[in-house]
Amino acid sequence: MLVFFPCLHFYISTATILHSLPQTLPPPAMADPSLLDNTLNPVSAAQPPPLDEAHPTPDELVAKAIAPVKRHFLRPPPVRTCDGNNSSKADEGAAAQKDDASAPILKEKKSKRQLKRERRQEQKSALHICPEVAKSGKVSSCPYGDRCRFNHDVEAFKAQKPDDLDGMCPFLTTKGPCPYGLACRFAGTHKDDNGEAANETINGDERSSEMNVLKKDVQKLLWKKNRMKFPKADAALELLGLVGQGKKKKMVENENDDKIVSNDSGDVDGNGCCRATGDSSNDLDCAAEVLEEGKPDEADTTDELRPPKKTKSSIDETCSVLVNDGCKQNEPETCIENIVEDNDKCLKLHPREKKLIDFREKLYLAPLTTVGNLPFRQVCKVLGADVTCGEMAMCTNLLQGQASEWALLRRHSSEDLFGVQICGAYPDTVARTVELIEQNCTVDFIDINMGCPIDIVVNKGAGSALLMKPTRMKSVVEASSRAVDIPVTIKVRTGFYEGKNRIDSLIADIGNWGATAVTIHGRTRQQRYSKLANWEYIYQCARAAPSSLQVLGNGDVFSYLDWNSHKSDCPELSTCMIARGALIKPWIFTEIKEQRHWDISSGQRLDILKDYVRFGLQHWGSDSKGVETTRHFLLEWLSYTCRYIPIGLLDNIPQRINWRPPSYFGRDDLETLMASESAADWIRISEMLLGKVPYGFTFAPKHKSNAYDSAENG
Ligand SMILES: Cc1cc2nc3c(=O)[nH]c(=O)nc-3n(C[C@H](O)[C@H](O)[C@H](O)COP(=O)(O)O)c2cc1C
Repeated sequence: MLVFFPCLHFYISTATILHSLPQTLPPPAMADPSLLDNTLNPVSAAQPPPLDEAHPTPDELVAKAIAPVKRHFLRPPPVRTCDGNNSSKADEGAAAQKDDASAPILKEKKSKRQLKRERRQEQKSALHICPEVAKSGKVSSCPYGDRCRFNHDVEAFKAQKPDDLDGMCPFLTTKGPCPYGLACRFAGTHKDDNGEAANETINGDERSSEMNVLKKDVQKLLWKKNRMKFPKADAALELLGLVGQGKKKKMVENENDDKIVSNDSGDVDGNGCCRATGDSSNDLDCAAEVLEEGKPDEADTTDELRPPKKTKSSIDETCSVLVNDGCKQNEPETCIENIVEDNDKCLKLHPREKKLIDFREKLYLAPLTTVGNLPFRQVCKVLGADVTCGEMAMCTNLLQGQASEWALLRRHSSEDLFGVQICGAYPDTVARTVELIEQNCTVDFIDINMGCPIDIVVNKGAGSALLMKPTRMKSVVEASSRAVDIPVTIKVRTGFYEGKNRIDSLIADIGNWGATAVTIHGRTRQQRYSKLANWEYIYQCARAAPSSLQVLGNGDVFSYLDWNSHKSDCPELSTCMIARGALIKPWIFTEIKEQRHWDISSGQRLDILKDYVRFGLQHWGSDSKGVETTRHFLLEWLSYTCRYIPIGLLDNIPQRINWRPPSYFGRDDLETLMASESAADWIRISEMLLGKVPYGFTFAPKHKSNAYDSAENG
């Protein structure tokens, strides 16, 4: 089977690449553009200086989990400097922050009102042209006229707009005009001010479409307490005798939570991800709030009703007694009777009535907070992934109608077998969330994260905390799977504490609870990534599972050989889920499908990055804000891709996921640059694709991908 790369549009020229290369590379390679192509002959690669110390054999290195890079590619570790150049991990977060060095340490704390006023003033400035005006180029196209919160001065906007970026508008490959119009950073390639294609022949791709956009009316219902009805969830809870259960306990836990939260660093979802700027696509309908209210001033009132975005308490599992419209909170019994009466018909009581989903042999891209965003999943689909899953979304945030959380449920039209992942601690919250998702989204399955190790989630009783509470785990699965027709799956770790694996004792029951499949990540919560995944234990569970429950294995799959051996060692496994393997080398899906090790060239890797950037600009926007959001998530991803060691450089293949790479030269300058662990070099790569970073740009990766044993979300 041939590998298919979609038509790539070059945002950069070779000359740009050459100018952007790191200053630390050896001079001969710098001058020769041919070295930017994949050169399998290592002799033509830059020669590193001789090494002094005695060399261990490749097998000795492998025994120490050090990657056996061929000797002539080795180079001395880069010198750490303070200027961000080739300074390895130490510069993470410091790269490109020089401009901030003189910034005052103590920043004035601004009141909410002050911040809001400043935001409004900024929106009115020439920087922020009204999206409607930008799209059409005509002031008359904005229905709010003077009441619009954005700027309508086209000339002022054009005067301050930075030069276009190299390359073509990412929307030229889609039907219809560029939705960013004048604001597009590639506007020069539009045929006219309407953003039509300059070159008709480029047109052809189907319009790239996204699903699962939260409707305004649904959001407004969620903002208002107790307005949204959850008939199926509530009836399921009632039938399972789960109404009001755990209420007291929840309150106690929430009290404790507050203490934990107030001591927390402010990292709201606890995994360090910046979801506020995250997967919420650029709001083209940002004027819509004003529009819907009719009066701009009312937008303030609306804002009041809206729950604070990503407040620390936002993942609190509120003590939700089943209350519907017209029922008083202190009369839950009466209320529930009504619900059951009304909704008995629609309640699906037996899991056998569920829609079928078959994971067998399918290549499953794991849910990945921050990095597993929609553009990344698009890349993986192109490279052969069969099943994709959204980033973990917190139930309570979804139930509060938080736009940034709902953005995590977005699905691209290419994701033909797609699930969303949610995380919650209690049967009522989770059951209501799945019902809400079924009503408002198009998804093939809903996965419940019962393996998340991060403290703020675990402290609230969600994620891997459920592994210590099998009864609650059961209630969560039973209630949620009975509330919807869509298959419900769960993702677990082997147990909470090291040496205390739990899943083997539960595996016979999980299917009876109503789950269609269980993914077992072969580590405990306590282990994080410190050891290799325990596949023997995963096999043991798969063998003990009833045939009606699909068991998926997860952990350390990094080559087609890993995949093959798990499948042949344990035919009872439905499939394997791949997480870091896909982040580090998304072509792993192609490798598995084609049953080969792909010695991919740096140029081909750059093409994949270009695809990502194009998808990112389509998703986050091709205006300045979209470009910088795309850059941010590209940099997050580059903090993983640098861990890939090209096959042609290794004495022993394939690379294992736990190998630590020595410092090495690539076969060409670009390959060397791509191996860099320095954030400054990731920024250089981003500049090849998205132009220069803005003044004062800073970047620090959210996930410490270089810490090979760091904690992640699952
Ligand atoms: C950056 C990152 C983000 C993750 N986010 C999630 C998540 O949102 N939900 C989840 O269930 N697991 C999450 N995980 C865990 C992975 O899905 C997977 O279970 C784990 O990395 C083990 O698989 P691997 O060895 O193939 O990486 C995350 C892992 C990483 C590295």
